[in-house]
Amino acid sequence: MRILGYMSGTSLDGVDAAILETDGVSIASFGAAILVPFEAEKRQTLIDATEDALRWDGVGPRPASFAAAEHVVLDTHLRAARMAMSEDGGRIDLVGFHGQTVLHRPERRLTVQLGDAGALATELGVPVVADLRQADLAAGGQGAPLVPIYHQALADRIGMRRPAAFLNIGGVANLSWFGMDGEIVAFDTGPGNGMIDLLLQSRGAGRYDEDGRLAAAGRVDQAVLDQLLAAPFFDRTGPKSLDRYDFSLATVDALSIENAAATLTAFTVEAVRIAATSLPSPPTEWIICGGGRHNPTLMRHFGARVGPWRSADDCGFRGDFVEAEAMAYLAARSTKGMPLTFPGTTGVPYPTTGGRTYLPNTLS
Ligand SMILES: Nc1ncnc2c1ncn2[C@@H]1O[C@H](COP(=O)(O)OP(=O)(O)OP(=O)(O)O)[C@@H](O)[C@H]1O
Ligand SMILES: CC(=O)N[C@H]1[C@@H]2OC[C@@H](O2)[C@@H](O)[C@@H]1O[C@H](C)C(=O)O
Repeated sequence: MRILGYMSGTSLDGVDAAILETDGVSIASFGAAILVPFEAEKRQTLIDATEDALRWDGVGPRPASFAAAEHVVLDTHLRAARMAMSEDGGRIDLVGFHGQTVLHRPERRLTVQLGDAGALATELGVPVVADLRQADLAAGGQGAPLVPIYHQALADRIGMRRPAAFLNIGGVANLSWFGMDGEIVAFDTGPGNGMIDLLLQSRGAGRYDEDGRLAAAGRVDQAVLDQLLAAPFFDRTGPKSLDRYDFSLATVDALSIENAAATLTAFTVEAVRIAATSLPSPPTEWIICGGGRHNPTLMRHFGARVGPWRSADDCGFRGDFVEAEAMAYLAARSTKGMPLTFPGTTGVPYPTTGGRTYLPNTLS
């Protein structure tokens, strides 16, 4: 099947769309992949919905702003599909649609991804698999991370030596570890770029710390770093998952922007170092995906504090599209009733399939 996978991550930078040819086990080929950035006004609509979601916290009627945000999600995904399909030059059989996460409260079995999968199916004329986290949460899992089974397919494709680990550094960071005997351990490690992004945005210094320049010019404040690392999240071993806004930026309020950027960059790396100590054995190397791998200050720090790493791109993968590809892969698995999540990845008690298929409405 040729499947279009979508991810719009917690950084709210845009929609990633990637086409994958797969049977849900192995990857036959990689098709077109594109990022459609959210225009400033549309991005603001999504930020408003995310802020409302945090205040709402799943209690009472859904915030009114969700409707406008779902419109933005649908519109941007349709544009992304048209661009990816015209570049790909072929038809697609199926879509894997993540939706825009605005709230994640796994302890209450609640995760909210905005988007109208039915409308997307009707507009594109193909079935859309969505609601990928719900069955896992209902069965008692964390509902995240979902990508480990796809990371495993990538590792198998290049015959990676085990133990091996993938780390996605998005708004939140998550790792997948693969042992010698097929064992998988996965969980969210802590913040990725999310807090660094929020710092710059809150101080009117742009959207993100481009090439880690501010962090490189600053000094890590050890006392503030220790305070950040004292959060109970780091005492727990996985399975565990995060909402992007679980850590407060107030801790760095008194620091200069350079020192705050340096401290938050170190926070992301130290969180991974702590996570690594709970792995059954150290990975021979780390494969890094997600936007954080573009930040040389962060990655220099990672090399010094965690271990040897390679960018996903250096392994022949598309480091900015791994999550979108994963949604295509999971969609294939969903239609076949194959498991998406496992006790080692989300803490779900047994391997669990998931996703709901929305068919195009041919009457409208
Ligand atoms: N050149 C760069 N220098 C520094 N940081 C960068 C650079 N390029 C990208 N980033 C960071 O990567 C982020 C985007 O990462 P990515 O697209 O992986 O996040 P996401 O998919 O939204 O997150 P998540 O995986 O949490 O859903 C940007 O917001 C920025 O912080
Ligand atoms: C609730 C939610 O959207 N979580 C995201 C987020 O972004 C990174 C990390 O936190 C990961 O757990 C997850 O996304 C990927 C696609 C996942 O589920 O594997």
